[in-house]
Order: sequence, then structure tokens, then C-alpha cells
Amino acid sequence: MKFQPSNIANMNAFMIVSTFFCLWLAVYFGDRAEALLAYLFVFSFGIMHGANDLKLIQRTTGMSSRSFYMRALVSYLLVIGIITVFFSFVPILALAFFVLASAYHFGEQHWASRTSLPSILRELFFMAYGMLIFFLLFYFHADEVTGVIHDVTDFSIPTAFYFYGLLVSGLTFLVFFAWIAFNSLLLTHIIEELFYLLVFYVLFQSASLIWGFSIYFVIWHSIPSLMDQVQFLSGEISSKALWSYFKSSFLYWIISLAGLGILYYIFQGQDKLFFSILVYFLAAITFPHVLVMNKVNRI
Ligand SMILES: CC1=C(/C=C/C(C)=C/C=C/C(C)=C/C=O)C(C)(C)CCC1
Repeated sequence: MKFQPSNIANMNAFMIVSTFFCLWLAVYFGDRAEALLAYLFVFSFGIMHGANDLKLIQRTTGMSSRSFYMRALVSYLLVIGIITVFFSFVPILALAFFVLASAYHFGEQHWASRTSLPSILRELFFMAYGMLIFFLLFYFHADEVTGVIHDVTDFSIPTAFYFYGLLVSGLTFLVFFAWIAFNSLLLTHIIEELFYLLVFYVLFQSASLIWGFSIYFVIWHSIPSLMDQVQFLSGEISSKALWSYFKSSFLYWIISLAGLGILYYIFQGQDKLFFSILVYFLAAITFPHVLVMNKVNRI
């Protein structure tokens, strides 16, 4: 079965409907079931969307030899190693850098095809959007986020910080957005984009931290990104192309989950929140992925 462009256009409708469906589902679940489902989301689609990076590197560079694959794999593992060291020596800086890189990555995923802003401004806009998403989430779950950050870095962030962060990132985004619309650099609709922000407001305000994050991460980031990657790798979005994506990411996906299992085992006795382990894990696998996707988006 081939997906037509109209189906791809329906993606936005799918994202909105499934967001509210997931919010409604939460009414029926207790906290534990909700958290379990959230982890299932993150560990399935969330990890899977980053599991084809090596193939994407090969495709963006046009090099497909075995030795290139090995070099890419070694650089990949090196980046993961550097991040781990960074987190052990200066955790607060590493975390700040991780959130900034993630914000950029989320912004890039959402906006790369929706604005024709020139470079530098483009990157700053991606970042402002992503920071707005994170601060919106953090603002509504301030105490819990402060707890996780304290667990990871030993730093206590005052909860007012999230309010000011939300204010600054929100204003920066809105000024940028108005300027983009005014200069006809917007390839989408103003109302549509503002409506999505309203959806995120409702989502983060009503869902728990883990549920809100996983719904955003999977439905609004991982699934659209996975579709873009399938289109890039196979030239079409069809069941065959999706199957081939699944097959080539399977090994990396299993290895990542095994890595998470090992992290969990190491931290088990240290009284860490499972969330903190998740932050370390996401940070380790996210950095190489952000670099790869940035390269894909430049093609
Ligand atoms: C700091 C912090 C969080 C940050 C998570 C981030 C920054 C995730 C980024 C993931 C990416 C970019 C994945 C790749 O595609 C959580 C878990 C919400 C919980 C509270 C504390």
C-alpha cells in the first residue's frame, strides 16, 4: 500500500486526534499504568526513530563501504562516550547543553519544512520554539522536574526559573513568529501553528510529566521524524518502506534497550529516580542523532 500526499497531510489531524485520545485514555489509567504505557511509547517509537542513524549517515554522505560504516559506528560510540564523561564531570553544564540541543532538534523537526527563514535566524528560531515546548512542560511540572534535575546534577533549580524561562522563550518565539509571518517566510498557517501551541498547553497542563512528555515526544516528534526518514531513505512512504526501516533499525534498537537495561542495573542501588536514568540514556543516544538529523535536513 502506498501513502498518498493527502495521507501525509492528514498527519497533522492524526497528531491532534491521537493526542486527545491519549489524554482521554489517562482518565482510565492509574499512575503506574500510565507511566508504564509512557515508557512503552518512548522505548518503542521514541528509540526506533533514532535507530537508523548509521544508514542515514551513509545516505547523506553517499558512502556505503564497510570501512565507512565502521568509521561512522566508531564516531557514534565516541560521541556517546564523550557525553557520558561530560555528564560525570560537569553534570549541570551537560544537562543544560542536552536540553538546548534537544530544543533545537524538536524545533528543527517541526519547522524545517514550514519556514523559509535564512540560516542563523533559522537555527535561532528552531531553538526558541523547542525551548518554549520544554519550558511549557517544565512549568506545569515544576516540582517534579526540579527533583529529577537535582537527582542528575545535585543542583536545586528554583521553580520560578521555569516561569521566567517560559516567559522569555514564549516572547522570543512570538516575536520571531510574527516577524516570519510579516515577511512571508511562513510556509504554513498562523492560526494552525498557534492552535498546536494551545494543544500543547492543554496536554502539559492536564497530563503527568511522563505522560505529557512521552505523548509529545512520540506523537509530535518521533512519528513525523520517522516518516520523514522513511521518505528520505526509500523515496516513498509505503508499508514496504516502513518494513524495511523497521528491519534495518531493529539491531540498533535492541542494543539501545540493552544499554538502558545496563544503566538501570548500574544505578539500581543508588536510589536514583527511574526518570534520571532515562535522562542519562536519552542524552547519550540523542546527541549523535541530533547531528545526523541536522545533516539530513540540510540536504
Ligand atoms: C531534563 C528533563 C527531561 C528532559 C528530556 C529531554 C531533554 C529529552 C530529549 C529527547 C530527545 C531530543 C530525543 C531525541 O530525539 C525530562 C525527561 C522531560 C524530565 C524532566 C527533566
